[in-house]
Amino acid sequence: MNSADSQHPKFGPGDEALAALPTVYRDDLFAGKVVLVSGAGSGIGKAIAFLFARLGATLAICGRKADKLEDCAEKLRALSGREVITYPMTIRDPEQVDAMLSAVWERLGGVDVLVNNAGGQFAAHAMDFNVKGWNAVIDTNLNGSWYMMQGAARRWVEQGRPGNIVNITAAIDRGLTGMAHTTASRAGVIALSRTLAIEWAEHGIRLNCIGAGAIESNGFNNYREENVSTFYSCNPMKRAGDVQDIAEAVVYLAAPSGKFITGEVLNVEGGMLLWGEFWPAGKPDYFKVDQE
Ligand SMILES: CCC/C=C/C(=O)SCCNC(=O)CCNC(=O)[C@H](O)C(C)(C)COP(=O)([O-])OP(=O)([O-])OC[C@H]1O[C@@H](n2cnc3c(N)ncnc32)[C@H](O)[C@@H]1OP(=O)([O-])[O-]
Ligand SMILES: NC(=O)C1=CN([C@@H]2O[C@H](COP(=O)(O)OP(=O)(O)OC[C@H]3O[C@@H](n4cnc5c(N)ncnc54)[C@H](OP(=O)(O)O)[C@@H]3O)[C@@H](O)[C@H]2O)C=CC1
Repeated sequence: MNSADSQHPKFGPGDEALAALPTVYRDDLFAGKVVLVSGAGSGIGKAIAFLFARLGATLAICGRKADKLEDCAEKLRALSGREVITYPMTIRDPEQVDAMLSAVWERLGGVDVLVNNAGGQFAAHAMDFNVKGWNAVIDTNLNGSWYMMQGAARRWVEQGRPGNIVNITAAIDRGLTGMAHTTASRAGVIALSRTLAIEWAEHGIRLNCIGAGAIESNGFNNYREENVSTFYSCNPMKRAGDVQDIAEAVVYLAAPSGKFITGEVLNVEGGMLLWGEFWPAGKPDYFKVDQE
């Protein structure tokens, strides 16, 4: 996405609006802290990076596309006046994850908060998945998040400093039709985080997940137009959330407000887990109720 597009995205706020979104947090909350956000070149990850920058943090951001990252970094530098490191890489490759983490640790002396936001899926009915597609989603969301978590934790333990991880997952407790692969991968991340919250507590490492519902972002471009409408009616609030809903939830968990919270899932989904229909791959005939 070039900078003109990032001012006027089809879904979600442009960069200028993003930088000015209201926040409940005080502007020095993360002063002196370093935050690493994956997938920060767009959408939710960019909003998370913007909010941490506004709260005084130094940012490191990674993702696959260098131009998106650099564009975001430029805005972050303007916003905060601080250094921002960009590192193009894929979280699917453990060697690239390791090289990125080493570079960030070397340049910034360490990281206080890791936000595992990079990820995604395509919408399709499970019967239609092929092996490559299944593996792409599991490898990105589950394996990629794991490489990041283990790499950060090892460095924190080596340095003898505490750590904090927030994983962006999805609101999966009722299942998500058209996204079976993602539910499997996100359930894996949630279960992993619960276990690691126990294993790594002795090192002062907290891990939590956000269970995102439909959040209006750049990511909506990945879906067919006729199915996107379902994202705005899939919960009792009958609207999509905004990227700041997720960014503020991440800050809540990462800041001292979350200091007694670990292994938890904070669902930010407008009540989607209670009521609503979500059909990202279209509504199957079986579920169409005859209205006559
Ligand atoms: C409440 C929850 C709401 C959630 C909303 C959001 O998350 S919004 C955020 C949304 N944002 C995102 O999701 C962004 C990130 N998402 C992505 O990067 C991709 O969706 C990815 C996760 C599959 C990675 O893919 P990649 O880097 O490997 O790229 P690749 O393109 O090469 O795909 C590999 C294989 O996957 C398969 N396949 C792919 N597309 C389709 C399809 N439409 N149909 C069927 N199959 C599909 C296919 O097998 C393909 O191989 P092929 O047949 O082409 O040789
Ligand atoms: N929007 C929503 O309603 C929901 C979103 N989510 C999740 O929230 C996260 C952010 O999504 P959103 O902002 O909406 O959509 P985007 O598509 O804008 O964000 C996905 C980000 O992940 C990065 N990414 C994807 N694959 C990789 C990879 N292999 N290695 C490194 N970076 C990668 C992308 O960057 P690049 O293309 O440069 O690699 C991109 O910046 C995703 O994990 C998404 O699945 C979960 C539930 C709901």
